[in-house]
Amino acid sequence: MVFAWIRRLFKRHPEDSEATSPTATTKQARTKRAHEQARSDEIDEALKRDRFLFKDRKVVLVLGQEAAGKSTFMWQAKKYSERTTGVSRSGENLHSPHRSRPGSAGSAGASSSNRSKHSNSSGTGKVHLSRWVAEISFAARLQQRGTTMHTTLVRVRRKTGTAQQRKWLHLFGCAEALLYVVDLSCYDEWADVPETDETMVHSLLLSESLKCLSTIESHAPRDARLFGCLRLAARTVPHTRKPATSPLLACRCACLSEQIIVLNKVDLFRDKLAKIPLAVCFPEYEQPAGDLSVDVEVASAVEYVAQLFMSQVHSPSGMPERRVHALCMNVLDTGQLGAQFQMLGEVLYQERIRRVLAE
Ligand SMILES: Nc1nc2c(ncn2[C@@H]2O[C@H](COP(=O)(O)OP(=O)(O)OP(=O)(O)O)[C@@H](O)[C@H]2O)c(=O)[nH]1
Repeated sequence: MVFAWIRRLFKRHPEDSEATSPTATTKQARTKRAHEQARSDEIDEALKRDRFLFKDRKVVLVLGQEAAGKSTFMWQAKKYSERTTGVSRSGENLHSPHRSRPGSAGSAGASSSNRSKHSNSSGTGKVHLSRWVAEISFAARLQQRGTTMHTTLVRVRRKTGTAQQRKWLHLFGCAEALLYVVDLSCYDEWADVPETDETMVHSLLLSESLKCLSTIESHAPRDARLFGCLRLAARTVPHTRKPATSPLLACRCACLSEQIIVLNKVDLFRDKLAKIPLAVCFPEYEQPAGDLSVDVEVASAVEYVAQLFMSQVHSPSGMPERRVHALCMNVLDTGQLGAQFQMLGEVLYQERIRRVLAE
């Protein structure tokens, strides 16, 4: 009796009946669609401006799997450039990746408000791309050449959404190089990736990153301006099977002749190798025999992974020969980064010389 009365009470509750009614569902769907449309329109507007600002600019497109360290790499490149040139670009539209980490919510909020404030202009008076794209000016001092190499590193922010990221694709056709960041330490992690619309396949995350790079590579030059997005439905770690969802971005830029593969998180890779040998996940890997030092083991494993990624890069017929370079780093180790950034500057410098000679 009491239960029947309670049930009736809940049934009659006006909010409850509205929430479950079909009209409420339609209303919600309509609001969601309107919100998405508004976002899409906002992005289209931003894109118009970005298209203008991108004209004749020298940019390096930064891509890579989720949490590979793209933002950290760009942040460190920014700091290095500021040291190199002595110019502090306070208004650049890249926020510190460290600030957005859990536990520092206060500073993350401050950072986002600063970002929107500075996304259009900076202390240096330079006009920046929209808030959907992160960009930093990169400058590397080339000691032997007695000159400084300048370019801009760009990446489409993850919050833009995979479908919307495609909209920037045609801008990246003009990039002078592609920089692909790989998280070395994820070699023993697994991902459930969609194989077809309905089926999922359980695959090693590093292999997926490899496949992603090969997707970029395998497209014909006329498809150079297309963007492909692959969403990892779930990322799972063996043993714990803990899911963590996020998108993985891939881009097809077949016209780019310079490709730089950044093998990142070598510090974590080194620690992990002592516990889980690379051959456990990649049985084709032949570990060097004998009683070797940890450094040699790590170098050999890094070399193997570098070869795997570099072998994905092919020169499409009729296109200039594509050059690929691998940089192994720990982007948190500021002490070692100077040499790596100089190497990056040198690669880009040589590419510019080649382009000038080819014209
Ligand atoms: N130990 C170590 N941690 C790193 C390294 N590089 C990046 N990280 C950490 O990895 C995490 C993810 O780095 P992000 O730079 O945010 O990665 P991202 O590729 O920009 O991530 P998304 O925007 O999600 O695609 C951060 O907590 C970084 O501090 C590294 O070389 N070594």
